[in-house]
Amino acid sequence: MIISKDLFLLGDQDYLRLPNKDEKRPQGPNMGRPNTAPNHRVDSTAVNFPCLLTDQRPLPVHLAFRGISVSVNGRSILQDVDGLVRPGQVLAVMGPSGCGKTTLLNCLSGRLKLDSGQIHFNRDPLCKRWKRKICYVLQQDIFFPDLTLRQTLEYQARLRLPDVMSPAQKMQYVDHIINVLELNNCQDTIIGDYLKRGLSGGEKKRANIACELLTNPSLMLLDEPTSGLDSHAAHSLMTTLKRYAVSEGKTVVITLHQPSSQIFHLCDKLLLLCNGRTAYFGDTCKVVDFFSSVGLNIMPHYNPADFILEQIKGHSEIRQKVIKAAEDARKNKDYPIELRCHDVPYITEKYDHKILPPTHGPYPSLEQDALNQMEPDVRRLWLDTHSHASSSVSSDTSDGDCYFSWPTSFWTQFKVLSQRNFQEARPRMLSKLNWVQTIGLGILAGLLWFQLERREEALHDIQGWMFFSTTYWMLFALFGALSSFPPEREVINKERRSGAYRLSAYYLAKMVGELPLTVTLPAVYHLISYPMLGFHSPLVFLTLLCFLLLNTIVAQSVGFFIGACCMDMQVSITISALYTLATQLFGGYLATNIPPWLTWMRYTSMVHYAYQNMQIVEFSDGLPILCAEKSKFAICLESDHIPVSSILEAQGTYLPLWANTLVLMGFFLVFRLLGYIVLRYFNTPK
Ligand SMILES: Nc1ncnc2c1ncn2[C@@H]1O[C@H](COP(=O)(O)OP(=O)(O)OP(=O)(O)O)[C@@H](O)[C@H]1O
Repeated sequence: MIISKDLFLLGDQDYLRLPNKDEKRPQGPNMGRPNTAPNHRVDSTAVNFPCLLTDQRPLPVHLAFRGISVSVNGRSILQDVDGLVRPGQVLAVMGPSGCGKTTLLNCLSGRLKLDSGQIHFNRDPLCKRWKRKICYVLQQDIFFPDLTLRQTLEYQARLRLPDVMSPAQKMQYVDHIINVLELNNCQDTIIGDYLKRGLSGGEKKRANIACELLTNPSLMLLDEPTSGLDSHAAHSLMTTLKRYAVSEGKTVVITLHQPSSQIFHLCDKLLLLCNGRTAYFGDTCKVVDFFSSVGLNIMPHYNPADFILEQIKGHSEIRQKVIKAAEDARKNKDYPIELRCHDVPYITEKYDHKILPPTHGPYPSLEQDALNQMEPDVRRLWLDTHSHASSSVSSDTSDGDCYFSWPTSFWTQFKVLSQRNFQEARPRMLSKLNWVQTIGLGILAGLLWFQLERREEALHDIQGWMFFSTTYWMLFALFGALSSFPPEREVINKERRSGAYRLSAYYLAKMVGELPLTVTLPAVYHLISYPMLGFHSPLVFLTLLCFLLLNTIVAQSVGFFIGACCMDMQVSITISALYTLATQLFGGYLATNIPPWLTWMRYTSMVHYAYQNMQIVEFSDGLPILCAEKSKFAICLESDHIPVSSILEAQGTYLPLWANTLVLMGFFLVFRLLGYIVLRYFNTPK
C-alpha cells in the first residue's frame, strides 16, 4: 500500500491544511492510538492513513445506545437493545437472518424512529449535525452503472468534500482512498449492473465503502460488507477497516452473518441479537466464556462465531437461557456504566429530540461517581463541552436539533451534478440503438412523405408528418424519462440521505445536464426528414425544430413527474400510457369532430399545442397550399390557396402562436415544479 507522507489533510469538512514534518497525529481520545484490546491482530503502525488535522479536530465518537425498541407495522423488531463502542473499536452485530441487525443500523443512523430508547454520540443525542459524521454503507451497492469507479469517486469527492479544498487536493484524496481500499487495478472499470459486466462483487463492496470514507466520518456503520465475498477478500476488507478504525480513531459498527474465526477476532465488541433481543453484549473475546457460564461449551478448534450462532439458532430453551443470562449480565458491575443508569427516564414517545433537549446531556442524572467509573478517554469525550455538536446545539439552533450545513455551495453542487448527469445519461440517451432508431425513422418518414406537393390533396399528409413527429418525440421523451428515473432515484435517495447535496441543486442540474442529450435525437430526426419532404425555407425549418424540441422537453417533464410520483413502475407505465393516448386522441389530427362536452380535453393535450404551432409556422411562413379543384374549403371560391386560419378552423377552435407557446412553457414549468414538490415533500428518502 503506497501512501505518500505529504498527502493533504482533510478536516472535519471545515478546515484543511497540509501536515508539517514534525507534526504528530492528533491525540484526542483514541485518535491515532493503537487499540490495546487483547484481540487486536492488526499492527496499526504498519499503516499510514491520511492524517486529518483541523483546528476543530474530527471528533471521535463514543457511541452508546440503550434500551432500543422498535416495531414496524405493529410487529416488534428490536426489544431493549443496548450497546457501546468507542473510537478505534469495531462493534460486530451478529445474529441469525431477520433478527434485526439492519434495523439496528437504521436506528443508529437516524433513519428509523425508535419506539423507545436512547442513542448518544458522546454526550449528545443523535441530530442532523451528527448524522453528517456518520457513514452508512448499505448492504446493496447502489451506483450509476455506466460510470467508472474512479469517476464515481471523483464526483463524490467533488460533491462531498468541502469547497475549501482545491480540486487537486480532492483528487489526491480520491487517489489515497483508492490505495487504501486496494482498488487501483479496477479504478477505470465501469461499475456495471446485471446487463453490463463491471466491477466484481468484492470490488463493488470496496467501492461502496470508498464512497463513504471520502467524507471522513466519525462513525462508520456497515451492513454486511463481507457478504458475497470469498474468505480472502472478506478478511482483507475487514483488516483494512480495522486498520482504518485504529489509526484514525473511527468508531465502527458492522453487521456480520457468518464470519470466519479470523474476522470474528478482528472485532472488539460483539452484540449478539436473537429475535430482536440481546443475547450477548460485551467483549468479543469473552463471548465463549459467557456461553460456558450458561453451560454451553465450545469444542476445541471450533469457530466461535459458528458456535454462538448455532446455539442461538438451536432449541428455544437454549435461546431463552442465553437471553436470560444476557439480561442478568446487565446487572453486573463490569457492565458499562453508560448503559447502567436506570434512574434516567427512557424516551417513551417516538424518538424526538424535543422531548429531551440535547443540552440536558444524555443522562442528566449521571452522578459524579458514575462519571468517575468511566475510563479516562471516555469521560473526556463525555464531558467535552467543546465538541462540535455540543457547541452547535447551544448556539446554532433554537429547535434543539444541531446546526446543519452543506459540505459544498449550491453552485458547486449544481456544476458537479450537471456534469455527472450528462456523463451518466449520455450512454443511455445516445445509445447506438437510439441512433439507429432515430436515423432509420427519419429516413422512413422522409421517404413516406417524400417531396409532397403544396396542394390541398397533400394537406393531410403534411399534417400527418407534423402530428407523427410531435407524438413520436413526446412518447420517446416521456417513456425515456419514466424508465430511467427509478434506478436513478435509488442513487439520489442514498446520496440525499447522507446529506451530500441539496435536492434543488440536483433537480436543476438534471434539467441542464440532460438538455443537450434530450434535444440531440429529435434534432437529427428533423434534420433528416424535413428536407426530404421538399420544403426548403431555413426559417421554417428552424422554427419547426424549436417547437418539436419544446414539445420533447415538456414531455420529458411529464415523464419525470410521473416517475417521481409512482414508486411502482407498472402503475407509472399505465398512467403514462393513458395520458399519452388521450393526448394523441385530442391532439387535433386523429379526431376533429370532438363532442362538445369533451372539447375541454383538448386543452390538456400538449401535442395539441405543439401540433397547432407547427401548422401555424408551416402554413403561414412556408409556400402556400393550393386549393383542389373540388375543394372542401369555402375560401377556395375566392382564393387559389388556403390560408392557415382556414386550415386550423377546420379542426375546431385554435390559439395564436404565442398563446400555444406560453401554454407549452406553462406545462414545462408546472410539471417540473410538481416533480420537485413530490420529491421534496412526499417521496422523501426515509
Ligand atoms: N419495513 C418493514 N416492514 C415489515 N417488516 C420489516 C420491515 N423492516 C424489517 N422488517 C422485519 O424485521 C425483521 C428484521 O429485519 P432486518 O432486515 O433488520 O434483519 P437482519 O437481521 O438484518 O436480516 P438479514 O441478516 O437477513 O439481512 C425481519 O423479520 C424483517 O422482515
